[in-house]
Amino acid sequence: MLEVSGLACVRGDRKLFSDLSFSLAAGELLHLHGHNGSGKTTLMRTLCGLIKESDGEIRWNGESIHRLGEEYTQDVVYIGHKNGIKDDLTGVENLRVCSALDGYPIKERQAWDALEKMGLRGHEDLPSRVLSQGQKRRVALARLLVNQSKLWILDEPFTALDVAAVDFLQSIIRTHIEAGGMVILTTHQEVNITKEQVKELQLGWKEAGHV
Ligand SMILES: Nc1ncnc2c1ncn2[C@@H]1O[C@H](COP(=O)(O)OP(=O)(O)OP(=O)(O)O)[C@@H](O)[C@H]1O
Repeated sequence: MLEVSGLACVRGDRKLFSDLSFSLAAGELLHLHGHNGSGKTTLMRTLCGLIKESDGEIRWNGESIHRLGEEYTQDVVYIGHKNGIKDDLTGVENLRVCSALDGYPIKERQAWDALEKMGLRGHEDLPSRVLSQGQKRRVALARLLVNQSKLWILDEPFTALDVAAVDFLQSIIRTHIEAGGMVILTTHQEVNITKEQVKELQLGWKEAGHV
């Protein structure tokens, strides 16, 4: 269970959000909404422990995430809109490095299998610099197939993906939720899971006409 209470975050001299409270239980997905610059990425990075909140508390199974440290970070996988992959490494190498850093080291064979499932057959051992944007995204998302983290935090995960890859990502998100996992994401895409499993959170203004 993730519990957020009275959370506030300041970037530069601006307060992005304050007094933010919500919880997320096993088998639930939180869909974050908000205009550009409303603080969605900042909130996701704060929930990962990468940005320090200026007020409030984030608890994981009743304990502060800062007190839990690595015990918490091993339960979380964060995929930001920058894919976090190195151009000079192949897909296989990138996936193995990321998985090891996530705390779930994998064998070379597992990396090849995961990349094949992500539709990258024939591209597994090319340097990532020669891959298309959508292919790089697929390499980054392959982490979800080899990771046992309970909480997935995904910043615009569908960006650059074609229809088949969007469908595949929808299916792995659905499977993760049905298995009792949790997902926090921002996307302009409808997520195809049962409405009862989805919570919505709006950051920033809500006035009609605001763009
Ligand atoms: N290190 C920083 N120093 C100062 N301001 C920052 C910093 N990082 C982010 N900001 C500002 O915080 C605000 C929120 O940024 P954030 O990336 O969280 O928004 P977002 O809702 O994810 O936006 P988008 O929809 O465009 O991706 C922006 O105005 C941004 O310029």
